Order: sequence, then structure tokens, then C-alpha cells
Amino acid sequence: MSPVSPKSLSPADRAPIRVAMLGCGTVGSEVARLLTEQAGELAARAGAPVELVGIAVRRPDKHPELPAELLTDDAAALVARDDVDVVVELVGGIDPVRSWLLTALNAGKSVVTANKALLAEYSAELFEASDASGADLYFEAAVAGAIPLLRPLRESLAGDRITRVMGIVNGTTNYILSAMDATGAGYAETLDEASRLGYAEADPTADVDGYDAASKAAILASLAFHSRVTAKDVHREGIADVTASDLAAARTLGRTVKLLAICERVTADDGTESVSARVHPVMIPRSHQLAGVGGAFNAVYVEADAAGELMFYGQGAGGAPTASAVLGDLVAVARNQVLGGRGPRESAHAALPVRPMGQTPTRYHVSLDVADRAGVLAQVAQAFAAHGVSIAAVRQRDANDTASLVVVTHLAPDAALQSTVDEIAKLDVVHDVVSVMRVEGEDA
Ligand SMILES: NC(=O)C1=CN([C@@H]2O[C@H](COP(=O)(O)OP(=O)(O)OC[C@H]3O[C@@H](n4cnc5c(N)ncnc54)[C@H](O)[C@@H]3O)[C@@H](O)[C@H]2O)C=CC1
Ligand SMILES: N[C@@H](CC=O)C(=O)O
Ligand code: NA
Repeated sequence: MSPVSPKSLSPADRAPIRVAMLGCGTVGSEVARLLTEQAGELAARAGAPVELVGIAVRRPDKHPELPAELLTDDAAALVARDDVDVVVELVGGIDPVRSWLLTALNAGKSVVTANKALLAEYSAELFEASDASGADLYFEAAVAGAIPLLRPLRESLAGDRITRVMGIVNGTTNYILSAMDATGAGYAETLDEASRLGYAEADPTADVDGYDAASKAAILASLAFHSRVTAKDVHREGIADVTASDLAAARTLGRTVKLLAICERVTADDGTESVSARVHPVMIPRSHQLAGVGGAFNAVYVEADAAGELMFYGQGAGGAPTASAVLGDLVAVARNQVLGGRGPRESAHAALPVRPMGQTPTRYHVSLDVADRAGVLAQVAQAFAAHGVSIAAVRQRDANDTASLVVVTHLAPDAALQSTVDEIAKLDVVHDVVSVMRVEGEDA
């Protein structure tokens, strides 16, 4: 009998791509469901059957819905098995996941992961292992859930020069801020709802304190600017201090509050380049496209020299949307294995330094309750001038013997703006600093 050329085999007859899945919670359970329900189509698209050969969970006894023979609580042993080609990691956190994924990559097993916390700290190490063995490392689900964003940055825009990536990358905080803005709903009850819907991290402080968004900003900045940016390089502020007063102040100005990740490639006057990455609440005009992004949706702008402005929008959290991105990566890995290709590697050749937040130009909105008497405005204006901060707009409203004063600045180094606010807070004529927030976008 003449040997059968592998190219002449139909996908269903090819040796399966054998997948070990680590974690079967909100995202993993949807991946398992789709792998089963769409097995035929996935095989046709991947070029070979994609077969789940093991699932590691913390408590196998809690998963009567899954085939018992697939379940284990020993993820390390599952990763090491000879009959595993690909590891899909949906556990989250850094340890012990880091060692499992290094073991897999070192053994030439490709990895698909949604773990932004790990990637934001250790992607260099993971990429080194993947390069050494020739295994793939894909992680589309790690940033902005279902939205194809990392593949465009790694591949479609690889020939362009990206200058800015800005957007809403955390569904939980966007869900909370949208509810606070729309209905005045309380912070705690909204967070509970976001957790119930599967948007929040296992420890939701990762969401509300901005750690999750900062991890995503680090990944975005690394890919967009071909440099290594880790979570520690990202200036991070969460939404825990965003109050009803902030939202009310924003509403008065025709604005709303969003938690934004902003990554920029900056060229100084002397031509030297650096990058900045930050996550913090921002007041944006209600006419801004990001203002209309509600619930757990995410939206990200990318600006590139040749492409101009691009916008990516869709579901940034939740089991099924995130599973969509995981499966897309899994098909890519399977195709590479069937056809003998490789996914993109780390691209960090630009090696740009990270500019500290204090030097980053931002604009502030400052809302104050001040004494309603002559000379107060002059004193406040003097504090701004003393720090070299130029004022763009001032509004004053009187009520009995206090006045409410709103100042919006032009761009100034963030450190100068912070010092100005500190000084203003100490002025006798200032009764209360009601709200301080950075602003983006021009009013309509
Ligand atoms: N839930 C979402 O909307 C999104 C989640 N992600 C990421 O996906 C990953 C998974 O998230 P979720 O599914 O929401 O988490 P989850 O908490 O619902 O599920 C975690 C799973 O890991 C298993 N697990 C935990 N420790 C384990 C251990 N030592 N050994 C074996 N299994 C263990 C648990 O049994 C559970 O099945 C995380 O990295 C998360 O950041 C990414 C995008 C969106
Ligand atoms: N907890 C995250 C999940 C997706 O990455 C979020 O709320 O966005
Ligand atoms: Na994505």
C-alpha cells in the first residue's frame, strides 16, 4: 500500500490536537461547552480534531457536569502528560500557574491563556521559553475579552507605528460606573452584581483598584510599542475613590466618568522616545464615543501613523465572550501544528524606557467649595500660576456664603497639577475640595 500523504487526509481523519485545560470556572466552562458543541466545525477550521484530554480544577467533586475521566486536581501532572499537545490556562493568578506554563512551553507544548496578571509580569520569561522550544504563546482573551485587539496589534498593525492606545479595558468597573452614573446605584450592590454575572476577578479588588486594567495596559503598551512594559511600570488608580460628588460634578459639566487605560509613545523635544502607561478615572464629555460604552463592554482606540484612528468595541468580560477569544487562539495554535507554522513571537526591539507619571502631561478638573468673597478666585488662580499650570475654563456658582468653583486646566505635567491641588487644599478660603479628576476630550 502506498503511504498516505498527510495533506490528503481530511481534518476528521488527522491525529487530534490534544488539549489540557487548566481551570473550568466562568471562562473554562464556556470553552469546554463550545469545544463539545462545535467540535465538527472546529476540526474543519483547525485542520484536525481538537480534543479535550484533561481538565484540572481545584475541586473535581464540584463538577458533575463534566466527564469524570477528564477531571483532575493535579494541574502540574496534567501539563506533564505525554498525550498533551496544547495547554489552555484559565485558572488565573501568578503562582502556581507560572510554573505550569513554563513547564508546558519548555516541553514544546503551546499555551493559550487569558491570564493578564501573569503576562503583565512575566511575559518576557514565557516568550523566552516559547522561543526556545518553538511552542506558541497566544493570549487574545487576556485583554478586552472577546474583542480582537491583541491580534491586530501583534499582526495587522505590525507594519505601522502606533502612537496611542486608549480605552475602557475593565468590564467590572465600567459596569459599576455606568450604573452609578445612570441610576445613582450604590457601589457595593453594583459590584456584587458584576461578580454574579461573572465579570469580576476572583478577588474583585483587582478590578476596583485598577490592577486588572493596569495589567492589560502593560500588555497593550508592550505590544503596541515593541517594548517591555510590566504592571509595575503602569501608573494605577482605581475607582474606589470615585464618589457620587464626582459623578454629579461631571454631570453638571456635560461629562461622565470612566476608568481609562492610556498608553502613549512620546517623543521629547530632543528626539528621545519613551512610553507612558496609566490607568485612572477620567472625566470625558458625554459626546465622546467612550462615554456611550456601558455595562461590561470595552472599547479601545488605537492611533497609528499610517492607519490613523481605529476603534475596537465589544464584550470585554463574561464567560462566553472570553471563551470566543480563547477558541480563536486555540484554532490558530492547531492550524500552526497541522501546517507546521508558528504564531507571532515577542517583539520588544524598540526597548523604549517608561516615562514617570509625574512628567506625563494631563489635564485636571478641580471642583471646590470656596468662601464667597472678593479675591478668592485670584488666590486660587495664583496657586495654579505658581506651578506653571494654565487654566482653560472657570465656572462659579454662588450659594449663601459659599461658592462652588470649577476649574479645568490645560495640559500640564501631572506632578505640577498634583502639587497645585495640594496647595489649593491648604488655602483658608477653600472649604472643601469636592472633586479632582483628570479630563480627556474636548467639550462639544
Ligand atoms: N471572567 C471573565 O470575564 C474573564 C476572565 N479572564 C481571565 O480568565 C481566567 C479565569 O477566569 P474565570 O474563569 O473568571 O475564573 P474562575 O474563578 O471562575 O475559575 C477559575 C478556575 O480555576 C480552577 N482552579 C483554581 N485554582 C486551581 C488549582 N490550583 N488547580 C487547578 N484548578 C484550579 C478553579 O477550580 C476554577 O475552575 C483568569 O486569568 C481571568 O483573569 C479574562 C477575561 C475575562
Ligand atoms: N475582571 C475582568 C474580566 C475580563 O478581563 C473585567 O472586569 O474586565
Ligand atoms: Na481580546
